[in-house]
Amino acid sequence: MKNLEVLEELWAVINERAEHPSPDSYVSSILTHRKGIDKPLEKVGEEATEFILAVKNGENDRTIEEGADLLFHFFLALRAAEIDIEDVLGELAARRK
Ligand SMILES: N=c1c2ncn([C@@H]3O[C@H](COP(=O)(O)OP(=O)(O)OP(=O)(O)O)[C@@H](O)[C@H]3O)c2ncn1[C@@H]1O[C@H](COP(=O)(O)O)[C@@H](O)[C@H]1O
Repeated sequence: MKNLEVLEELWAVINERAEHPSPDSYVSSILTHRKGIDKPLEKVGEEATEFILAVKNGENDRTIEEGADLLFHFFLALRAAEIDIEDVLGELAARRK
């Protein structure tokens, strides 16, 4: 998969923004939101719903966009929950048959 490094870069930038919040950053705005962990969790819920609707409606371009939104906000929620993506990947690796 040639674009897998995008996920690695995204995780790195999310951690960078978490450690050094910036006023113009969307990532920082979510991670420092007054609702706390509820904000990224709310976004995961919204994006999951949008993804499901796009799939059910057979809208391929929208499914790709919503899939990207979902993955991105899932990463934000993991960071907000102080879970390392490495541990999630480790869990998947341990499930290999
Ligand atoms: N991958 C993304 C990405 N995907 C989506 N978004 C933003 O996510 C936001 C939410 O999308 P919605 O469709 O829910 O829009 P909305 O209803 O206006 O959002 P809300 O007001 O409900 O939060 C939009 O503003 C998008 O711009 C992203 N923002 C940032 N990134 C990555 O994160 C990096 C750091 O971004 P900054 O923190 O902004 O510098 C970027 O370089 C990108 O790689």
